[in-house]
Amino acid sequence: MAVCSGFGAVRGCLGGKRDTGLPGHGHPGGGRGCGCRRRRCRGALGRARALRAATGRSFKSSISAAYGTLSDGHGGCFAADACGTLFMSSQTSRYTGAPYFAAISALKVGADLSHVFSTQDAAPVIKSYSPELIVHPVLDSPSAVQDVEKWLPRLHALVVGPGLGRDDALLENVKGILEASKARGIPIVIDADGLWLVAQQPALIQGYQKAVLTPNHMEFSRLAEAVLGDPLDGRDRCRAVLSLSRALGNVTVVQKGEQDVISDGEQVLTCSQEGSGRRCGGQGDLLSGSLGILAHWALLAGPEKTNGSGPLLVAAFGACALTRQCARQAFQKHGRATTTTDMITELGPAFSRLFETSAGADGGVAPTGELRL
Ligand SMILES: NC(=O)C1=CN([C@@H]2O[C@H](COP(=O)(O)OP(=O)(O)OC[C@H]3O[C@@H](n4cnc5c(N)ncnc54)[C@H](O)[C@@H]3O)[C@@H](O)[C@H]2O)[C@@H](O)CC1
Ligand SMILES: Nc1ncnc2c1ncn2[C@@H]1O[C@H](COP(=O)(O)OP(=O)(O)OP(=O)(O)O)[C@@H](O)[C@H]1O
Repeated sequence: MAVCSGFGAVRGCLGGKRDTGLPGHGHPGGGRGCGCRRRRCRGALGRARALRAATGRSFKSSISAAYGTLSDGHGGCFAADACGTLFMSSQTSRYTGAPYFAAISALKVGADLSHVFSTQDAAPVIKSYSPELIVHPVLDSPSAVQDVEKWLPRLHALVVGPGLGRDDALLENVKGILEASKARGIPIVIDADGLWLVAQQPALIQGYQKAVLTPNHMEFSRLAEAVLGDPLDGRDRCRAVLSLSRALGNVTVVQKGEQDVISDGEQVLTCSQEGSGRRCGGQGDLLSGSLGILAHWALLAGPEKTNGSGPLLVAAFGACALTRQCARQAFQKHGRATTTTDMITELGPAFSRLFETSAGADGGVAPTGELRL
């Protein structure tokens, strides 16, 4: 209860969208590029001009194509393996909601199976929320790394961080799991306390281009300070996200906020899909869980199917659009009372409206965003 009321007090913000603390929701530098004269930047600007108008449409088709490689076209997956299995990590019984939200979101987007690796005390709590999740009570065991490693050959993506906590011994185990997963080339989404760990030790993820970081405003400042030596507060968000991604060796970064800003160090996109003014604790977990499975699909589909853009950029854009569409649909029904559980109920219809239905037909909507750099 304390957690819920705490989030309500700090985060509930009906009707008045929360100030991210960063000026430039309208992106003061948007469209003008970052002013950098390096060749890579000029190339990116050229692509921006050519592609900007078509972002929403092309990303819709990219996600549909990535999804289409794995589905029978009717929302069902034809190959158990291809639909993906996810690994989530969570720690204490304090934050059991977060891994549940992420893991169930992955299932509802289309994963076959969703595994949660948690501490012993958190496992029965998480399991009691849902018979659909497979929960392993191993994360605080002395053999945690080996216990999880055994499962890695069967997992297609990892989501690390929601509800993880910041206990040193546990984070040591998570480091070992990250190293083992990188060695296998598994895509890794890092959120929440996983970002805390990366801010302490950026080398953990440096140069691993199958990683996606999903920081909120606060988490982004910590990362920017750790990696660039500057929290980058109050500057052009597009440039800040591009800089962080490049400094990490083209790790994809999604800075969440009133608009979500996404970069893989080559391109910068914003997702401005209409969401809701309600920011309830847990919607970031819905985003990271969905992104885990979209990342797996997009990497399988490859750049030919994602219109030449980086697959993880496409996956991140898709997950942001999906989260916001869920927020919108849930808010239309529940208004002020909307919670993440209501958003999760909307995952199926929102996915279908965004990626399986033509815009304008039967309620189909186009993902809304812009290529910025
Ligand atoms: N039901 C649950 O079990 C939930 C648990 N959660 C977990 O709770 C743990 C702590 O997460 P915190 O997010 O509190 O992390 P932090 O301890 O890093 O706190 C971040 C702080 O920044 C604030 N903040 C975030 N975005 C902001 C913005 N745009 N402008 C100004 N302030 C902003 C937050 O409200 C919070 O007070 C994580 O493990 C997380 O996964 C959350 O995922 C939410 C739901
Ligand atoms: N100011 C805002 N206005 C509208 N939508 C927002 C705003 N801030 C965040 N969102 C939406 O909520 C999603 C999650 O971002 P948020 O900042 O809530 O993450 P978080 O703090 O990590 O979440 P969690 O509470 O699960 O930890 C974003 O992708 C975006 O769609």
